Amino acid sequence: MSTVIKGGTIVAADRSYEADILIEGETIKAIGPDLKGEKVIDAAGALVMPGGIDPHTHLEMPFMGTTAAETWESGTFAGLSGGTTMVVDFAIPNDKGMLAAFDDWYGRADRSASGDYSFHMCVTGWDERTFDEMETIVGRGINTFKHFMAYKGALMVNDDEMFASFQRCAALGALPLVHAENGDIVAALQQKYMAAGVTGPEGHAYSRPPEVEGEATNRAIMIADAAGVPVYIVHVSCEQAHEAIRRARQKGMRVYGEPLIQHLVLDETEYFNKDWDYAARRVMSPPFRDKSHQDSLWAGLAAGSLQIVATDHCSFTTEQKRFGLGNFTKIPNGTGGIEDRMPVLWTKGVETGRLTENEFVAVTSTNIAKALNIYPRKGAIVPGADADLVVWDPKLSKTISAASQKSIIDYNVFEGVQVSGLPRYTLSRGEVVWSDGQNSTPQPGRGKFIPRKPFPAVNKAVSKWKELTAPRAVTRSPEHMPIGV
Ligand SMILES: NC(=O)NCCC(=O)O
Ligand SMILES: [Zn+2]
Repeated sequence: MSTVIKGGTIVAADRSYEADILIEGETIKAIGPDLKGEKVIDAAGALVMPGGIDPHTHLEMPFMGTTAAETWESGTFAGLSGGTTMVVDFAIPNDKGMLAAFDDWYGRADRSASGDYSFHMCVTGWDERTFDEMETIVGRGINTFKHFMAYKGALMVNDDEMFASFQRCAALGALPLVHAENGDIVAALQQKYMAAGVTGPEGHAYSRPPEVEGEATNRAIMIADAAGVPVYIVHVSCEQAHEAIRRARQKGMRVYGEPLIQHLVLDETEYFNKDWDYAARRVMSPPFRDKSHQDSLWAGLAAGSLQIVATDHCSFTTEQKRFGLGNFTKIPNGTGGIEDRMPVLWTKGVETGRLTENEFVAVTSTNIAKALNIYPRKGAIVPGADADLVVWDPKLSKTISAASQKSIIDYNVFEGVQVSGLPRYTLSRGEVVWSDGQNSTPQPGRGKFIPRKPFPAVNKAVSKWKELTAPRAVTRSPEHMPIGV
């Protein structure tokens, strides 16, 4: 069955133009005027964009003594309803190792995902098995490894472990990702505030000031430089971290920076709400910052020093958040956004003039596909690409509310935010999987694993440059020995 999307304006990362799109099977067959197909999708008055990719989710993630309540089924469907057609989730190895983690994540996603997916593999320590398994994982189609510099005593890795893993990433053509917060300082500040009787959610913000993120970001970048590998900093929330990234990029280092939609829009006053539940629901790491940091993040997206907008969707119910009553260090860390990332970014970014519509496509899809090495299969509207498309209607609007969301969580951190710009239709590999006002339903098991190859061009370039500029080992001849020896 062929389908034609008719009468819309195609919005790509580089330009906007009027054309129809012909889809055959799962892929884009042709782009041009007056195309014909058996089925017609009306895009009059709408923009047609590549489906959004959320490169940072934690669906059903076991974390802090519980498991994130958003499931693969609900999370991926919530994403589709908001224009996100692919997610990249973090597989966390327990003591059974990376291969078992891959099988575990793959099994659940394969059964339940409505949209396409991939994984990043987490490196939570360093030993021979990890060294060996990283190669097998790359062979299975994963080219990104995540490192936590925070969560001391749990997921955190030390500098020597991170350096070893980054060198392994360099050899395997993989990209290291980093959660950059100084875990030692956070642990010390948590103790300090708890001892001082600051036990509520505001203690979470106090114990993770921007400096701990800035320091760790800079350290991660320097370690990556020493290892000769590009690096991707997740959830950049503040000017200090952004500054480190900007500085490094200006020196020619290959660093990606990913702010979250939450940090762009929500600020730290949320933690001082008198309602404990309200504040605890917003506890995530890094925490929301004051508005000056938001300006820095928006400027980074416009300037290109930050390239990707994600969600870190890691949603816990209010009941789960209450594990931390009386002790903020026990509040499960994480917030949601998978459903709202695109509409909120459109409303607060494009509608305000902070971003162009093309930059919107770049930061929600194209730049992500490039960084993760799945471009142009994903993130592009070109013949041969997967027909993951969003017919985006800038005139559709709604007020975000937990009562009407597709996510199964009992609240929404964007509750009450008015958005204009929503999908009229979302297509995943050629099939309409979301249609505004038509009672679309999840299709568990429909989503496919998207393998990602190692050695994107940027890795090759960094390795080559490292090889050319590395200090050489010097063998000293006897005449260079100190006199008398
Ligand atoms: N970000 C957060 O608070 N929770 C998810 C786990 C992580 O990415 O740190
Ligand atoms: Zn993180």
